[in-house]
Amino acid sequence: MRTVTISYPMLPETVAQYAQPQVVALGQFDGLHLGHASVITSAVALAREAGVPAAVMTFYPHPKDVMGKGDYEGYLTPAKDKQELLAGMGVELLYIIAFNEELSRVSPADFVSVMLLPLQIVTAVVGFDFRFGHKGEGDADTLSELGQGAMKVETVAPFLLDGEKVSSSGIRKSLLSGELDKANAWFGRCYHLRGIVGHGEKRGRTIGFPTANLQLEDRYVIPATGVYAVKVFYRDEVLYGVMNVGVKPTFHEGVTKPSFEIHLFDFASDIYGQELKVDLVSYIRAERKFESIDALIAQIGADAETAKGLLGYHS
Ligand SMILES: Cc1cc2nc3c(=O)[nH]c(=O)nc-3n(C[C@H](O)[C@H](O)[C@H](O)COP(=O)(O)O)c2cc1C
Ligand SMILES: Nc1ncnc2c1ncn2[C@@H]1O[C@H](COP(=O)(O)OP(=O)(O)O)[C@@H](O)[C@H]1O
Repeated sequence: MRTVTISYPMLPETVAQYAQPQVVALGQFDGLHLGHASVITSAVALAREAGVPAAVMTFYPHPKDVMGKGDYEGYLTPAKDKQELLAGMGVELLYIIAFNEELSRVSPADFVSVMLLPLQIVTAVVGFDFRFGHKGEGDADTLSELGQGAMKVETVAPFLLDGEKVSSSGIRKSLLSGELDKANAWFGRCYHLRGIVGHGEKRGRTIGFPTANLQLEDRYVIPATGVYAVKVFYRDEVLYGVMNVGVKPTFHEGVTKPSFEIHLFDFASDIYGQELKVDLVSYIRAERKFESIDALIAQIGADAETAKGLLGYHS
């Protein structure tokens, strides 16, 4: 998959390089959940049928991040994750439109004439609630009218799971409230975080549970504090472990920024500075303040056993 970052207005060189009959799925697609996947797989299928490339056009940063004056709560799939997932879905071209104040003022008509029609998009595929242009004034009908017959528009119906509409906002709520099973069902995979192993307080090794401290690589949505069973991708190895997302109330007061500490089973290497991708498989319990270190150690041991059971892990 090729990734192309484009600013408004699109330059003639960009048009010259990328104009070709193509099918493009349009949307923010943060999370790439089952609803987004149904839009994207429709676009890929239509592209294959027509014998043209399948593309996705998305915006970065998230419009809410730009317009919300700094209180945006993060991404479910930051750029790198989005790229990896889209490539796995058969998308050949990813257009990332640089979102800023200027773009937020572009009318639906200008957006279509400047950013879409020059690319020779034969079919644009959008979700049922797609909005675009200044103040979200444009929708799928507007897109179709402005396409002047040159660009067809396909709208994909909401994707339902157990009668509920799968949505990024629903996933965010589930992650924040510890309903990981529901979030993962809506993703159609496990929620994951990516980061680099940094230095912690060097206490882990003294209590028999060394923990790799994950420094998140991007502005992820932070899941509920507490203990998780995790599957960890490190280089080409798959490892299993138990992760605490928390502020360690047994040792600290007044900390608000959570740390991400992973104890890996049957593992004893120095991995400082290494990149890990961490799949959150199950939520085990909330974080607590323990009266003694021995009580915390016993609980971590029990958490490790619980996680092994949930992961089907055997030494
Ligand atoms: C599975 C697991 C569960 C944990 N649960 C708690 C907890 O409930 N409360 C708490 O204060 N700390 C908890 N911790 C964090 C430990 O306090 C922490 O790992 C230890 O202090 C080592 O920190 P360090 O890696 O910075 O040296 C947990 C850690 C793990 C690995
Ligand atoms: N089983 C393990 N799980 C996690 N990290 C381990 C493990 N074995 C060794 N390590 C290494 O030890 C470090 C964690 O030790 P710890 O005493 O908790 O130090 P820190 O407070 O710096 O994280 C990890 O960053 C990693 O390099």
